[in-house]
Amino acid sequence: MRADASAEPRHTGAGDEPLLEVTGLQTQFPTERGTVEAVARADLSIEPGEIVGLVGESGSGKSVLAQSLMGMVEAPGEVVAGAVCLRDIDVVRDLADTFPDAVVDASDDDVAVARETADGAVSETAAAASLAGPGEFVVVRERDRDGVPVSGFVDIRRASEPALQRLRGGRISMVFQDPMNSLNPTLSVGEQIAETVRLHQDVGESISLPAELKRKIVGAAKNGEAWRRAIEMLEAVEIPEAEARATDFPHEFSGGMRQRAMIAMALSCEPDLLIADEPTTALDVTIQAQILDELVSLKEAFDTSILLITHDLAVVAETCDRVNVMYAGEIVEKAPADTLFADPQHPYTRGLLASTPRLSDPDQEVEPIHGNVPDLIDIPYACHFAPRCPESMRECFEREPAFRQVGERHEAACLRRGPERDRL
Ligand SMILES: Nc1ncnc2c1ncn2[C@@H]1O[C@H](COP(=O)(O)OP(=O)(O)OP(=O)(O)O)[C@@H](O)[C@H]1O
Ligand code: NI
Repeated sequence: MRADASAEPRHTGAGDEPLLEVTGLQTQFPTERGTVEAVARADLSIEPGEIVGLVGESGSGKSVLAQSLMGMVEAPGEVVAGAVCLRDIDVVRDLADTFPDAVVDASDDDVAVARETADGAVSETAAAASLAGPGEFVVVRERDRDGVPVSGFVDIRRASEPALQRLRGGRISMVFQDPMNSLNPTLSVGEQIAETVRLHQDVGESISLPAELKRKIVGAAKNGEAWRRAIEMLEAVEIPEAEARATDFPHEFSGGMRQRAMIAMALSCEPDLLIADEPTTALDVTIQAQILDELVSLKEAFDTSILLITHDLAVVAETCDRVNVMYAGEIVEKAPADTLFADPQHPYTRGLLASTPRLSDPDQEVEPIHGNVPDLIDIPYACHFAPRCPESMRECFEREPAFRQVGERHEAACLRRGPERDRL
């Protein structure tokens, strides 16, 4: 592992602000039967260095949400509302330089006005994002005396295709469930990782370095450095005899090794954010646990934030700092992982936990949630869980359940929770 990479702290612009802040995200697919609302108003944040889980049953919209974050929703599907704000000052500067027409300055005053117009119902970030006009996606909040941006974010949801490509190759990467679909069968595994390293270095991560120094570093990388780095990465994910195996083709790797290679490739560009969609689901339990362990230690080594998507609560319990529970296109509860398991609040989360056998207590009775996940077309009631909910009342079908604070860093979107005075 490279020492120089960890020596320099990552800049995220300001203090404890989230690296990624998703607000009001809504993604739809027009179909012959009507509009599938795969993601309806999702809010989500990931802080630097955090592993955040997104958990929910099959069909709840997890993968579509992940695709929405990366600008990868397949047409005719479309993100129709919301903002996906990546707050990384290096990215802001890089994209501001490359796409000057995409820059909008959002001063504190402008943001305050935008918030007032929305009756204060939106976050500061959402308000700042709303100031971007057509074609604008680099939101600068503050500049230094030389006019260089010192805080701001990129709204990925509005970013142009060339900007997205720049982000995907470098600052954000993704690992999918089936690595065979993501690895190129005609290139050796090592060559593919080396390619990612080269591509990334071309894009130029060290934007703040003087040009001369940058050329020197990039030049060195091209002469075999990328290949060396590929082998280092394969070693980091514990591929045995990495140097010899680097020349293997993907089909010569076992399922577990392919998954490791995918993770190696995704981390080889030292992304700020790794989105892992069911990265271990296809693997047997022992290998699954090993790979998750590795993911956690790699996260520490590379200082990467991770969004981990899974339907497996045990994976969440072992791996995540915080968790978001998703049901029928909506996030219904957010909490630190231990809190979620010790003190679940949303009736859906409670049902989900009660319906999942625990490894620690396999004899405990398991109680399935009655009913089925609704079809995501034109859901006519406000809380999507209401028809299956043992606690629902008439109003639950009629009134949108906004998030309520139910504990420290713990929120549930349920009218029957929260402070007594506004509880149903
Ligand atoms: N291209 C598409 N066209 C129409 N509907 C789609 C499309 N892709 C996804 N959907 C719908 O969006 C909803 C959410 O699907 P998604 O794949 O995000 O679920 P998921 O939570 O990832 O499930 P799983 O755990 O099975 O992967 C589903 O109802 C699905 O049918
Ligand atoms: Ni999925």
